[in-house]
Amino acid sequence: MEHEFWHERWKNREIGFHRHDVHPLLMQHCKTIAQPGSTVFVPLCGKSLDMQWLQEQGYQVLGIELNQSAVEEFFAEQKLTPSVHREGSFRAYRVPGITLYQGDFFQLTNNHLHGVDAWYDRAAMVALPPTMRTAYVEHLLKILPQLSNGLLVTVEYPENYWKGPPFSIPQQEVMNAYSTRFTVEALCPNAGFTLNGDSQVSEYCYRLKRL
Ligand SMILES: C[S@@+](CC[C@H](N)C(=O)[O-])C[C@H]1O[C@@H](n2cnc3c(N)ncnc32)[C@H](O)[C@@H]1O
Repeated sequence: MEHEFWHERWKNREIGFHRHDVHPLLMQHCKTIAQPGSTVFVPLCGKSLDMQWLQEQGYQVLGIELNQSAVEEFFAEQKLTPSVHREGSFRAYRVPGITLYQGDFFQLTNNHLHGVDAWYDRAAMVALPPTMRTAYVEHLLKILPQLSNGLLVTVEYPENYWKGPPFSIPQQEVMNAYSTRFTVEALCPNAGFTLNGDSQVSEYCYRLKRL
């Protein structure tokens, strides 16, 4: 998915991926990957309410999002006024407990993720087609601090059922992508999560603990 694809989605308000509640799987499992006080990285974060929830639980949040309106809407909807600074190819928006970089995930370096203890991927890996997914995982593993744990939410559906995004990611792909670095534990699937309870689509959650 090229940048323009996502900018168009935000411009045309085709943002069906945005949830109006905090993700229940995050609420359920967050404390098993990191304790409040630690820093959680949220790749391809959109304007997810999960970030505000994490901050309210006492976590520090570090997000990266391509689209400037998404970042600005996040703060406006939370009635927060961030400081904004240009940092290299990014704009960094900050309020206490939350830093959002506006820019390209693939431009982040391990310096940006210094101090990160855990990562939370909901609708990031599944947003990307297969070749970009491989590059995404490779880059994520390159920039994440060695000791970070993760929580990953994916979707699965029958072949050719949807065009994507979101793309269906089989469990084997998750294992192949992450098991060199993490113990990957599949948690309970959440059937029929979307399209008014479409039973062909299931949401999966994985806990990734550093080896
Ligand atoms: C499917 S949405 C998910 C957003 C969020 N995780 C959520 O749960 O609502 C994917 C987001 O990734 C952003 N994105 C796509 N490519 C990106 C990139 N290369 N760098 C940073 N953000 C990107 C898009 O603008 C979009 O907001």
